[in-house]
Amino acid sequence: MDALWVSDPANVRSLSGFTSPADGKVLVTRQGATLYTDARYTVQAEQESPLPAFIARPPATYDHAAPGLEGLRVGFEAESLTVAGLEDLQAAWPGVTLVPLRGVVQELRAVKSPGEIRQIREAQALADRVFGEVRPLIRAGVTEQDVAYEIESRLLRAGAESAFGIIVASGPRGALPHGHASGRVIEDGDLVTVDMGARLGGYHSDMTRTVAVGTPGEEMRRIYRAVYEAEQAAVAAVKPGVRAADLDAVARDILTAHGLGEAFAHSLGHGVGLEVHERPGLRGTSEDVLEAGMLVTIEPGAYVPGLGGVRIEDLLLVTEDGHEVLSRSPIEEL
Ligand SMILES: CSCC[C@H](N)C(=O)N1CCC[C@H]1C(=O)N[C@@H](C)C(=O)O
Repeated sequence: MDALWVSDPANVRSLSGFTSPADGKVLVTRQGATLYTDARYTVQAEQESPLPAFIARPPATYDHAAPGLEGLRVGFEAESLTVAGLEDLQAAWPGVTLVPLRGVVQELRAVKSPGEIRQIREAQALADRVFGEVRPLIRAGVTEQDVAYEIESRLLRAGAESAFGIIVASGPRGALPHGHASGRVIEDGDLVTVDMGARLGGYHSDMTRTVAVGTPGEEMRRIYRAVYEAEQAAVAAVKPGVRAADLDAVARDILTAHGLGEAFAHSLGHGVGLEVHERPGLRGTSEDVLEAGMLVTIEPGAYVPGLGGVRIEDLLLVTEDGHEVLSRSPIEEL
């Protein structure tokens, strides 16, 4: 490639520092990089980005870049540029060969800088604090939405936001891996899965705890212990050089031995940063290999329709000699 047209918001932010990246693009050439945004952000772009900014809206944006790109091969982000966006580039840059690329900047983002690690550590510490405050409020008679409200309002008051729609899945709803908080009233004997994170300075945290209200039935406690065993084994295996696919197998093999292989309906985990889900992907088909400086979740789960589910998730920093668990909320023993 001679140049790269960056349209994915998290990539734009990562390369430019501009905090309204949905309204920005970055063009990287051999001479340097330029941030493109519009006049709503003239001051903000100057304050936030070390890149020279060109303030315009398309098609003036494309016209500005066109002369320097004539005859070149320019990569674009196939996963984020819309069909209409590509048609616009083709019309504006007839002398340019546009080449679809995937994951170029995402791969660079997988290993975090010390500043990024600091931000995510802070986001996770806040999430731990909030979870600790809210845990005693998770009891019979309150709704899942009550729990989510308590979490979200505390995050906002602390100057953060919720990293994603908070998952609070109680009783049989625990079988929904992405069961966003509903009006269901939590009952005595329920397991309640709470999956939450803080977004602070643009960076995310991500953690899940499944907690008991009263004493759940024997089958759910058996499932809980199996997930806990799988989670702890996968956490213990995290270190540089480990293949993501092998890590996924550590947890999956344990759950399979407990008859819960089919019930583990998603990947083991994922990288976390400017996005909640980013590289590396910890799944069976992944070719990623762990490196020091990556931040990953380990989150095996088991979901049984009609009965319920369990997920336990920690956020880990891969270090030179192994890992550090950043999520500190206690994991309950059942
Ligand atoms: C909507 S963000 C969800 C955050 C959560 N901690 C999470 O990442 N989950 C919940 C269950 C599965 C897992 C997930 O969505 N994994 C993705 C990467 C997958 O495709 O497996």
